[in-house]
Amino acid sequence: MSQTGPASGPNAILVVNAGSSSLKFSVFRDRADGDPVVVINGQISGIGTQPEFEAKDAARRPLAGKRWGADEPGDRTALLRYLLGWIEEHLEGATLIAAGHRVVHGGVRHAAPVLLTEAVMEELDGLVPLAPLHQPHNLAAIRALAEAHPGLPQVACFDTAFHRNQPWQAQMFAIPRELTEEGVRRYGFHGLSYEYIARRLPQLAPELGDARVVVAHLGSGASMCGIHGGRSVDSTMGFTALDGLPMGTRCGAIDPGVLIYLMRKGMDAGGIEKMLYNKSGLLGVSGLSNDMRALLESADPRAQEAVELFCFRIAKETGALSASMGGIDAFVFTAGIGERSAPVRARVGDKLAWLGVELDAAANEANASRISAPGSRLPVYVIPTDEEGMIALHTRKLLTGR
Ligand SMILES: Nc1ncnc2c1ncn2[C@@H]1O[C@H](COP(=O)(O)OP(=O)(O)O)[C@@H](O)[C@H]1O
Ligand SMILES: CC(=O)OP(=O)(O)O
Ligand SMILES: [Mg+2]
Repeated sequence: MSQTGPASGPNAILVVNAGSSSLKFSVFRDRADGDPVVVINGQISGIGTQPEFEAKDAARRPLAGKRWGADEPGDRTALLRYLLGWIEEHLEGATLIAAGHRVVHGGVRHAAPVLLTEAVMEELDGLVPLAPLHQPHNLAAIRALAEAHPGLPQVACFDTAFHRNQPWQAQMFAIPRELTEEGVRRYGFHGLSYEYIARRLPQLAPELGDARVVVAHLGSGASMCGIHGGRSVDSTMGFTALDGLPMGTRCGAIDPGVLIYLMRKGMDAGGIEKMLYNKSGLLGVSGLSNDMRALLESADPRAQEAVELFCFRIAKETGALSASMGGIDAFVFTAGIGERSAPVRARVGDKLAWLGVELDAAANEANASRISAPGSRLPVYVIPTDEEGMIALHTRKLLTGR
């Protein structure tokens, strides 16, 4: 995966994770004798306002930095063209063979990564309403890269793919069957992250290869997944990335009756969408911030309520996912909050005491990889996720068969 090491191999793979205002990228060098090795990480942030580019090498040493003036054109194609030019100058003799993208929604059809063609792009365009915060930006980056580098093979790696083989009960809503057949079903997201964790956990704890594991991916988007023997069994996100846990600005699970109430009060779909995606979650409850760090530091009772609600719902979903798997053998925290916030992990740990969770306070404070106490009935891990590494692996596999 994205381990550092000697950057041998004549080929390089560009990995792109395009968000609403930022474009995160990594460059991997492919090796015949192991996983691709990350050599450059970076991002262009402030797209649409004042773009800023930064890149670091594998040891996190700065390689480049650039700010565009507010009056300079900063459209995605121009920025990607700049980025590609910069990358080609820093390939150190390697050849760029492909780009792999994180694409949030793959719909019913895509249970695996796919080589992008115009027909696939059209199909993915049709899924924009199902992931309005992510999909348009993912597709814009692919289009811009195709324009800037027409011959470069591009691969889409879907957040939904890992969940496509869940049991039908986990995928189905109890609504009229025609709607299910039309694709109104539970998909689940953050699949690249869960796939990485499913691969990484048995390397850290070989006895957990066939285990029932609840993984909490707690970033600005947050979800949880029940993984049994390396396969997704159930997840908290559903038709869209709104369901499940409360997030930075998203509401998480909500009674659909609330939406009917709001519509009857005169709100239209656009207004409801904006409220549920951008003004809810930690931000909506606290009225202060969507950033967990700011809430943990605040003495405002609304900030404390937001944190408590977040942890309460994680504990509650742990029960639900355990029931879906018929039990639980391990718990894993990952992503921004999961990897770095000892106070959130401690609170969740307290709420899971009934399952036999006992955390080691010092290990938790240190973000150690195993944070449960030696006597804990349930082992608890912190595993930094690596969606980019997963994309590099998939992209290479699709193009070279290994
Ligand atoms: N030390 C920390 N303590 C608590 N929360 C943190 C910490 N570091 C980062 N975060 C939270 O992690 C979130 C970002 O997580 P990340 O996985 O990078 O999200 P995304 O990829 O969805 O942007 C931020 O919103 C921030 O609230
Ligand atoms: C699917 C999703 O919520 O992604 P992110 O966490 O990047 O917002
Ligand atoms: Mg993320």
